[in-house]
Amino acid sequence: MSENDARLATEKVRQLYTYYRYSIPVNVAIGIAWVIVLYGYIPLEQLISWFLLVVGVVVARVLHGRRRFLQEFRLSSQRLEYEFSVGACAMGILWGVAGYLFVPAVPEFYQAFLVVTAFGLVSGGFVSMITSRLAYYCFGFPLVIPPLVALGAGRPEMVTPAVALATFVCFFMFSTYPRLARNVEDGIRSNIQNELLVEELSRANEQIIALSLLDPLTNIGNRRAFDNHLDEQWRIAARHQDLLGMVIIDIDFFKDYNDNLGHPQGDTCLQKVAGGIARFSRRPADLAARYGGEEFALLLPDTSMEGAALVAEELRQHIESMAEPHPTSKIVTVSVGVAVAKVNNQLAPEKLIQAADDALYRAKANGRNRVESASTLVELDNQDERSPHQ
Ligand SMILES: Nc1nc2c(ncn2[C@@H]2O[C@H](COP(=O)(O)OP(=O)(O)OP(=O)(O)O)[C@@H](O)[C@H]2O)c(=O)[nH]1
Repeated sequence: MSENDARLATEKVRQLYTYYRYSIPVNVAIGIAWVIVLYGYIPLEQLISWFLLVVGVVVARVLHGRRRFLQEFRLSSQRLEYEFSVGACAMGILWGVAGYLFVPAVPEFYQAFLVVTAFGLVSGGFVSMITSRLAYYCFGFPLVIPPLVALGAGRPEMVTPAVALATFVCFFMFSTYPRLARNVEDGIRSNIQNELLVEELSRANEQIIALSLLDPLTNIGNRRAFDNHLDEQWRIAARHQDLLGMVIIDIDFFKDYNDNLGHPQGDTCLQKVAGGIARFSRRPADLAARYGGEEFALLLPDTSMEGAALVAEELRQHIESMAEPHPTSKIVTVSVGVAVAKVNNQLAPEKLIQAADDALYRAKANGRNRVESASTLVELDNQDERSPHQ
């Protein structure tokens, strides 16, 4: 069974159980009407027993339906359809047997009333059970045939109308049911198609968003991903004036690398270095991203100056230990700048970036392949005029 067919079967069964609810008041109301009409013609205890049986089956079916809903329809749709049909059949038999027994006992006007209301029940069943042929036939036939048999039994003048009515009911059920059921099924099918399309679309949308945040060359986050993450983590840190660390990493003498080995080789080198840096995004809130060109950034939320400097030094050593050959400086190395902010609503994230950038500049100026950290925490000072970060 394809996924579509399985969904169709489940939806049909779900509708079956859902719409049954609406037939409950109708069953009880017609039951009461029968008791009133038949009062005086049928022994009261018989009438009450029959009515209580109807109510009992109604309640049992309601409880059964609720139980299945609570279990979120974990059984197969075929099993659920069978279970529903057993309940529908019990209902049909109760009404049918009552019709068979009660019709001969009442005057003709009341006989017509009983037959008409029985047909009313069948048309109600037609609407509520349109998604299951089995349930509908199990309900309909036991309900209408017995009163018609009782109508014609022993009265030759009633045989023709009873047979005509029975023929009409059978014709109605066999001819109309499949066509209308197909229409309903088509409706469900197109709803399912729409749901699938919406699911597919939102999946594609998620993929597009994920791709828009990925650097295609190195497969780690791009500048947009970094900016988004910085913004988000800044808001989080601002709530409790937490620390937020930033590490900027720049490959040393990368121009020489490109000039000597060519751009494609340079791209491969960028990929290797990015892989090495990504290992240091260890906590769930950390993020490694390509900041631009041969520059990378590592965001370390809730990290002290000592902690961020330690990660940066480990990162530098790791890139060094990869021992990627460099045409002019033996191996590929990186210079690293570290800064940590004590985040505040009035403080701009650009100050943290600037401080990390300044530290990186010093690392380059002091001979490269080294880590330099900002001398103090980036904090709010009197010149900060930034409007509150929402
Ligand atoms: N292959 C490749 N090279 C890139 C890419 N993006 C930037 N670059 C190169 O990275 C080099 C950066 O050179 P510079 O800014 O002079 O820095 P550097 O040579 O690393 O020198 P220092 O940073 O001072 O050690 C340039 O040659 C850029 O063309 C890229 O996507 N692929």
